[in-house]
Amino acid sequence: MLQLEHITKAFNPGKATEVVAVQDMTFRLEAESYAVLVGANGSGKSTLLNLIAGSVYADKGKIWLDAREIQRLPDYRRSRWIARVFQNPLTGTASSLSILDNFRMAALRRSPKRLKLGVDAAFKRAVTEKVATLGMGLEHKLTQPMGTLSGGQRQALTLLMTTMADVDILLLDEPTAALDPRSAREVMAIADRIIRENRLTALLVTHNIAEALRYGTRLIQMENGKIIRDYDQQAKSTLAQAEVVSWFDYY
Ligand SMILES: Nc1ncnc2c1ncn2[C@@H]1O[C@H](COP(=O)(O)OP(=O)(O)OP(=O)(O)O)[C@@H](O)[C@H]1O
Repeated sequence: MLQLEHITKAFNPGKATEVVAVQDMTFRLEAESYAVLVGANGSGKSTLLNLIAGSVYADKGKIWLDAREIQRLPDYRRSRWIARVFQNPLTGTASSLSILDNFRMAALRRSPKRLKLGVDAAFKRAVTEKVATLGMGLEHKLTQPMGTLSGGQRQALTLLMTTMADVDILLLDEPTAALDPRSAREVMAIADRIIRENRLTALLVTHNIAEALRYGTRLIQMENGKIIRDYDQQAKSTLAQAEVVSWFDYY
């Protein structure tokens, strides 16, 4: 379970350009829940994900992962428990390395002291089996550099790589924003499967309302650094797309 208690983050404090990106936020993501976060540009969604991942630190408040207080841990230490997939398919992987070497690096996250983890036959077999589950034929291209793959293929592999380390939390920061509609659907279905099979706690940020309604067990809307709507699975299932779109009609 991930819990935020009175988390506040301001940028440029004390200056004319001060922005309170996340304001006194308290909320809890139950273990194995899948929350979807929507909100207008600048409402604080990415800052919230950065605070959870540890790429920015809160000014005030606490973040708990089960019984562990993590708000002062740097992102590389939180990455043992928290994985993140970004909007840009180039962000999650090393372009010049092969698919297999990228999986090797992902496996090393779990065991940072075993830097010599080799690509032996058993490892290759395990990766081949995992990659085959994507149904994209990439298991035949394991030695191909990651940079030669399409954005959708890279996002699918990035998601799969999160399962090489034993993480609890998956943060999805607009993972399909750079993909065509078909690839976006494929990647979202893969994410859904990975979340279920690995019993992950997930938080998806998206501007795609159809995606926000189709996936997840909870729907949250942020505005001005605060949660202004929070629907559980039952309430979310009764929402129509037009109604969610109307949440943004306040200009
Ligand atoms: N590093 C930073 N320095 C200064 N201001 C920042 C910084 N990062 C974010 N902000 C500001 O904080 C506010 C929240 O930004 P954030 O990126 O979290 O919003 P968002 O909801 O993710 O937006 P989008 O949907 O456009 O990605 C915005 O006003 C933004 O300009």
